[in-house]
Amino acid sequence: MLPPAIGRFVSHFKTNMMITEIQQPYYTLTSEEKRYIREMVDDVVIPYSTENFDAFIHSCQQAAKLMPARLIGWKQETEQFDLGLLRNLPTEDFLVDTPKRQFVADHIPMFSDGLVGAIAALFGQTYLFERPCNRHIQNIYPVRGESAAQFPYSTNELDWHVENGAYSARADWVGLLCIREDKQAITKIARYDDIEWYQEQLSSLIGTIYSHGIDGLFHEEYAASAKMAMLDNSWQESAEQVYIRVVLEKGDMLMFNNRNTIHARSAITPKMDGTDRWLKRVLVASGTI
Ligand SMILES: O=C(O)CCC(=O)C(=O)O
Ligand SMILES: [Fe+2]
Repeated sequence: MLPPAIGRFVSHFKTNMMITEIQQPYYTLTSEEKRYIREMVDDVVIPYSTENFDAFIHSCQQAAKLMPARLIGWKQETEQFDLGLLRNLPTEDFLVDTPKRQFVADHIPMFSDGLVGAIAALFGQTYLFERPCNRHIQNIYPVRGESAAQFPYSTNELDWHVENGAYSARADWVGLLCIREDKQAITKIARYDDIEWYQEQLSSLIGTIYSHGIDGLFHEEYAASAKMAMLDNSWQESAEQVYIRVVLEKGDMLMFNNRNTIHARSAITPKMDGTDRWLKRVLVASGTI
C-alpha cells in the first residue's frame, strides 16, 4: 500500500497522462473523395479470391497509385505517428448479416476486400502469416465458443499484444476496416514512444520523491516500497495509462504499426442476430518481401 500522499501525487500525475481519443493523423473523407474512391476501387481492383491473389494485389497496387493526394499525406503522417485513422470510407451498399460462424463469409468477394487491399498497398505488401486464417483479407466478427481465447474473433477482452509477436517475420502494419460497427467495442493502441515517456516520467517522479519526500510525511522505507511498486509498472500497465482509444465506426480504416505499438480490445457482447461488429483485417509488410 502506498501512503495516501503518494496516492494523491500519482493520481494527479495520471490526470496529466493521456488516454486520448485519436486526433492526428485522423482524416475524414469528403463526400466527393468517398464517391471517387468507391468508383475507382470498383473499376480498378479485381474481386479477391485466394486463387487470384497475385492479380488482385497487382490491381490493388494500381488503385493505391490512384488514391487522392490527401490520402498519400495521411499515409505519410501515419507512418511517422505509428497509427492513423481514415473515416467515412465507402463500404458495401448492402451488407449481408454478420455470420455466426468463422469462415462462413470467406468465399464471398466483397467491395471492402478491394478497398482494404488498395489502402494496404499504400503501406507495403499484403501477406498471410497464419495458416488458420486462410484469407489475406480476413473477416473478423465475434464467434461463439471462442470467448476465452485470445483471437481477434474472440468475444472476451483481448490483452495487450503484438500480432505474431514471437516471430521476427511478423507484420509491420495491421489494418482494420470496420464494415459494421459496435459502439461498445474499444480498440486501444499504445505507442512505444508514449510508454517509454511515461516510464521516464515515473522514474523522475520517483527520484524526486526519493530525494525530497512528500510533505515531510515521508519515510525512506515508504519511498523504497513506492519506488518498487512504480518501477514494477510493466509495459502492459504503462500502456493502460497512455493508450489511444478508438471506437471503430462503419467506414473507418485504422492502420497501426505492429513493431512500434501494442494493442488491446475491450470485451464484446455478441448479439448473434446478424448485427454484430464486422471488420476486414489485413497484415502488411513494409516495402517488398
Ligand atoms: O477487434 C479489434 O479492434 C482488434 C482485434 C485485434 O487485436 C486484431 O485484429 O489484431
Ligand atoms: Fe491483435
